[in-house]
Amino acid sequence: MAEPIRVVVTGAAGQIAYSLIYQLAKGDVFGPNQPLYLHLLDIPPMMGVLEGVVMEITDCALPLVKGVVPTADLSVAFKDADAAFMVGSMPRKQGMERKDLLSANVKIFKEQGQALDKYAKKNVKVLVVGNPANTNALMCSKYAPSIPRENFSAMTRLDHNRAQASLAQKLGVGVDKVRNVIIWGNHSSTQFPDASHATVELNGTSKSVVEAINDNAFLQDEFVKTVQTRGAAVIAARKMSSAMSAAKAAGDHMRDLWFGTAPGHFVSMAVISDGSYSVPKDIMFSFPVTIKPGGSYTIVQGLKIDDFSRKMLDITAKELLEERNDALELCSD
Ligand SMILES: NC(=O)c1ccc[n+]([C@@H]2O[C@H](COP(=O)([O-])OP(=O)(O)OC[C@H]3O[C@@H](n4cnc5c(N)ncnc54)[C@H](O)[C@@H]3O)[C@@H](O)[C@H]2O)c1
Ligand SMILES: O=C(O)CC[C@H](O)C(=O)O
Repeated sequence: MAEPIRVVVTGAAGQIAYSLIYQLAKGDVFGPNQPLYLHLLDIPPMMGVLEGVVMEITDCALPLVKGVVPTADLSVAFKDADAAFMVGSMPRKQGMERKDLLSANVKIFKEQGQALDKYAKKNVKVLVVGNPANTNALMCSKYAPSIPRENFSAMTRLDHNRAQASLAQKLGVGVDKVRNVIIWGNHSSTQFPDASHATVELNGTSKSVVEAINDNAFLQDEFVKTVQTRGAAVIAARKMSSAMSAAKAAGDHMRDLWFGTAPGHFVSMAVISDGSYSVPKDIMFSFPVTIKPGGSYTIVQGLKIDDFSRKMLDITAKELLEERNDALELCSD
C-alpha cells in the first residue's frame, strides 16, 4: 500500500461535499490502492453538522480512510495537503446574479490561498469549485505565490460533462461514444460549449460530431444555450444548485490530474491563460487540455477557430477580464 495522502475538502458540511467525500473515501478519485487522510474544513457554525458527516464516514467502514480531520482552522486544514477541493463558499440562489457571488466569495479564496501558501505541500493540486470558480482560482493562486500557478485550476468539467451528455442524447448513443467536446472560457453563461472538434463512435467508426449531427443551427444555438444555462435550470428545478453532478465532475477533474488523460482524449479545465488562441494572459480560462500522470497539463494547440468561435471566445474572455478587475479591487484591502 502507498503512503497516505492528505486531501482537503472545504465547504465539507455542504451539499457538494456530501457527494464528493464518499467518492474520495472509496477510491474513485485517487485509486483503490491510495489510502488518505480527509481534512474537512468548514466555518465554526457548521462544526456540529460536520461532526455528523464524520460519523457517516466512519459508518461507511471504508478501509482507505486512515483518518478524518474536521476543522474550522485553516492551519490545520491545509497542513501538508497533497490535493485540495476548494468548494466552501455560497452557492447562487434563485434571484441572485452570478456577479453577486464574486463579492460574497472572493475573499474566502484570498484567505485560503494565503493558507495554502503557508501550510500545504508545494506540489499540492488545487481545484476550485466554489463560484465564480475561474476568478476565485485566480485569486487563490495570486495569494499563494510559492505554489506554481499551474497547480491551480477551476472546474468547468461539469459543463464539459453536460455538453458530452447533451450530444450523446442528440445522437442516440452512450456518453462514452462522444469525446473531445470543449468548454472555452468562464464557468458562467458566457462559456462557449464547442462541439466542432468532438467525435462520435458510430458502428465502430469515429466520425466528426458536426457531420453526424449535420445541423449547424442546433450546434451553434440550442446546444450552446442549453449547456450555458444548465446550472440555472437545475437551480430553478431543485431550488438548490447542482450537487451530485458537481461532485462527480470534481472527482473526474482531480482523477485526470492524478492519473492523466487517455491517449487521444482531451478534457476541459480552467487554467492560467498563456495567451493560447489569442486569449488574454493571466485569467483562468477554460481550455482543452491533455494531462500527464502527476498533473502536468498541456493546452491542446492548433485547433481551427472560425469566426463564430472567435466571437464566442472573445465574449467569455471579456467577462473574465472584468471579473479579474472586480476581484482585485475587492481583495485590495
Ligand atoms: N464550478 C462548478 O461547476 C460548480 C458547480 C456547482 C456548484 N458550484 C459552487 O460550489 C459552491 C458550493 O456549493 P454547495 O452546493 O456545496 O453549497 P452549500 O451551501 O451546500 O455548501 C457550502 C459550504 O461551504 C461552507 N463555507 C462557507 N464559507 C466557507 C469558508 N470561508 N470556509 C469553509 N467553508 C465555508 C458553508 O458553511 C457550507 O457548508 C458554490 O459556490 C456553488 O456555486 C460550482
Ligand atoms: O449559479 C449558477 O448559475 C450555476 C451553479 C453551478 O455552478 C452549476 O453550474 O450548476
